[in-house]
Amino acid sequence: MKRLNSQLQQDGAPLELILLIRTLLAGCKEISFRVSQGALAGVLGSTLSENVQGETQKKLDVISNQILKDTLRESGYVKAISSEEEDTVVPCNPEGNYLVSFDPLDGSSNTEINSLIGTIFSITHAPQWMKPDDPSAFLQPGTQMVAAGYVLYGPSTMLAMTTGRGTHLYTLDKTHGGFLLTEGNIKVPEDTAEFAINTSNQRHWEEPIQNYVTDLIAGTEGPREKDFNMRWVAAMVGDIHRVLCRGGIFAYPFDKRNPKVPGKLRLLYEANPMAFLMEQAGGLGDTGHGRIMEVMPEEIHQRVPVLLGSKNEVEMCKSYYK
Ligand SMILES: O=P(O)(O)OC[C@H]1O[C@](O)(COP(=O)(O)O)[C@@H](O)[C@@H]1O
Ligand SMILES: [Mg+2]
Ligand SMILES: [Mg+2]
Repeated sequence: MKRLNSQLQQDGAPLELILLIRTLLAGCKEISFRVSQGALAGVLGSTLSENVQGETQKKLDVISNQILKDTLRESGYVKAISSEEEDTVVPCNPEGNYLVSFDPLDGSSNTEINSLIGTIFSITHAPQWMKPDDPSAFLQPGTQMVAAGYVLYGPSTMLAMTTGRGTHLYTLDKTHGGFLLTEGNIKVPEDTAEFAINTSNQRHWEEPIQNYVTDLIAGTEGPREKDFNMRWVAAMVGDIHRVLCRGGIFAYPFDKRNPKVPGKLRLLYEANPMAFLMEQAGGLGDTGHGRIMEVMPEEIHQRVPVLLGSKNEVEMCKSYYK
């Protein structure tokens, strides 16, 4: 089986980017180990603190963030980091050529039930003019990403990654510690009969998404004349993995409860990397009003509504917004 290095070389990734990705993944392997120890290592449960977004931090959120921060800072390749668990950007090497944004542990409420969780990341070039503590350089649209992916800590530890030449799936071989290519150039089926949305929020949605989901649920008796199934992992990383593997649509729409907050999921380290993976696999990533990867971020923790998945289904959902 092909190793990660060979695939990255074949995809034309520059050496420094390959080294950065390998460093980042070394951190993820450590997270994978800590996660797998669970209660034995005393890493489950919550801390007494909240992150800048008002969410209670789990112990594993804090541990995973620290592992990635330390690993990337020491590498020398990175000028600055932005993370879900950091209030502001973390300055690294002033000579570093890259910026990394990450959600160190996505779906962390799943840690207590031994269910799917993962790390999501995106990488862009660091502008020469940038000072390492300047957040403005992170405010680039997703089209500027040079690599993005996630590591899924499931029954096996898997990596989905793109450097802009297709989306590939790798599996961590724990016997020698390397990621091996297990499915190259994955293609998301264009059509689907599966959706993922937290319907407990339905009463807070806007009309277009209300109407769309009503039509899905109406099944063969409704205008779609087709039955749909629903899945919800409660970890974006798990839901997106399923959609990448067998198609579907994942949506986290705008919620009227707080009109100032455009969605739940964060652009830099949740929506953008997933949109890049999805597009590179032939799917789509949209807000309902335009391509996710073209949204110009205004701050590092900016939120956006997301529609991600099978091309024809995302197009269908978008048509309700017109
Ligand atoms: O089930 P809910 O409460 O709607 O939230 C689920 C969503 O929240 C998230 O867990 C947010 O991510 P974090 O765990 O990194 O905060 C997504 O992964 C997931 O899609
Ligand atoms: Mg998350
Ligand atoms: Mg998280």
